[in-house]
Amino acid sequence: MSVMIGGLHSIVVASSIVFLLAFATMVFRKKDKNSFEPKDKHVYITGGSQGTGLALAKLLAERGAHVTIVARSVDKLKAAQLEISACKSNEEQIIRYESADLCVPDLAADAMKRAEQEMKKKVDYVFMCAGSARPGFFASASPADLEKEMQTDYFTAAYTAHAAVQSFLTHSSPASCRLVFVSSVCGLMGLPGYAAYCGAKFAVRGLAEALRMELLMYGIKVHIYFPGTIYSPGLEEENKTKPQLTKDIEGADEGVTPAKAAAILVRGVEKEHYSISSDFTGDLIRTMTKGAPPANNAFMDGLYSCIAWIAMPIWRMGADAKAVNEGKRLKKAN
Ligand SMILES: NC(=O)C1=CN([C@@H]2O[C@H](COP(=O)(O)OP(=O)(O)OC[C@H]3O[C@@H](n4cnc5c(N)ncnc54)[C@H](OP(=O)(O)O)[C@@H]3O)[C@@H](O)[C@H]2O)C=CC1
Ligand SMILES: CCCCCCCCCCCCCCCC(=O)[C@@H](N)CO
Repeated sequence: MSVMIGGLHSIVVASSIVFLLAFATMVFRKKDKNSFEPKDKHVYITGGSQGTGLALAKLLAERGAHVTIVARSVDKLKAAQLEISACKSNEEQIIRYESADLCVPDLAADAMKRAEQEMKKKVDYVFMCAGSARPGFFASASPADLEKEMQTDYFTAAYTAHAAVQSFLTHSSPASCRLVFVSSVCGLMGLPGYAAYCGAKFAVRGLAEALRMELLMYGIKVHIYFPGTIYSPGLEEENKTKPQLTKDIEGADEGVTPAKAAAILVRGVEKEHYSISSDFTGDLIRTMTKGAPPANNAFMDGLYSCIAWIAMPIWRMGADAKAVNEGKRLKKAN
């Protein structure tokens, strides 16, 4: 009996010490001087003229950032500039735009140089939101379609990231700089109708993952967001040509507004998560396909991946059956 009480006593003492230590580190933790703080920073957002990029620009303007948005259409950029300016938290903030086709390497590099000259400030945080999907079945895609998707989704990010790293290395504090990529659930798992897009978004993931480790050399932080459906103007456009099979399969995902997507992204960056997802389904897919990068929370990520280990094959049986049935339906129709 006394041995049992003694054992219980040591467990209580040991767990109290652990609890106190955890509490003390929480209370007395020094704020990282390079923690995410948009106020007075130069935030550069590709694809900032609409959808997620625009929502992000508005959110960071509210938080006191100087913002440069980059896209091709000047009309959309001008309208977005007004919207973002209305969100400023102080008069000193500068909100600018640069028009550039970011899949051309020189134009991507020049846009960033001009942004820095005009803002008279080097870029601090670079968010790569530019991109869009042109869904369709692989069999009816042309080689040009495949290339286009790689240009729009991979090279826009790769060239801007490249220009950003050149700039960060001459920044007064490279360790306060961040690169934030936007991939997609389609950068974690393949889905029918998105073959070309999946290839490009998986490529973004490979780039981000290599840079996460490589840029540790300079203390530069890298993040990547893998959203599911976002109700953006881009989604409305792609839905016009999206195969019914793709619509049926992605219907399982509830989706978020651009404002919600932007808030989730910023929260993830603030929490220093390398890999960010929108919701529970996103967490299951993200953790199941995690690979080498760090977990956001070792315990929760492990738990999510256990759930996905069971849920994914069940979900896949249904999805595969949809593809088989669509094949049968098309055969009958022809
Ligand atoms: N909407 C969704 O369901 C999902 C979207 N995503 C990804 O999130 C990101 C944002 O998507 P979303 O919110 O839908 O945005 P939109 O598709 O609504 O907007 C795309 C933005 O990117 C710009 N852009 C596209 N191509 C280029 C280019 N070559 N050079 C410069 N700018 C370009 C567009 O402007 P312009 O055309 O004038 O150049 C626009 O500002 C994208 O990378 C997308 O792939 C990921 C998962 C789901
Ligand atoms: C545990 C397992 C459950 C698995 C459920 C999987 C459901 C699939 C959801 C797909 C969501 C859409 C992807 C993003 C699309 C996209 O990037 C384009 N719309 C770009 O504009």
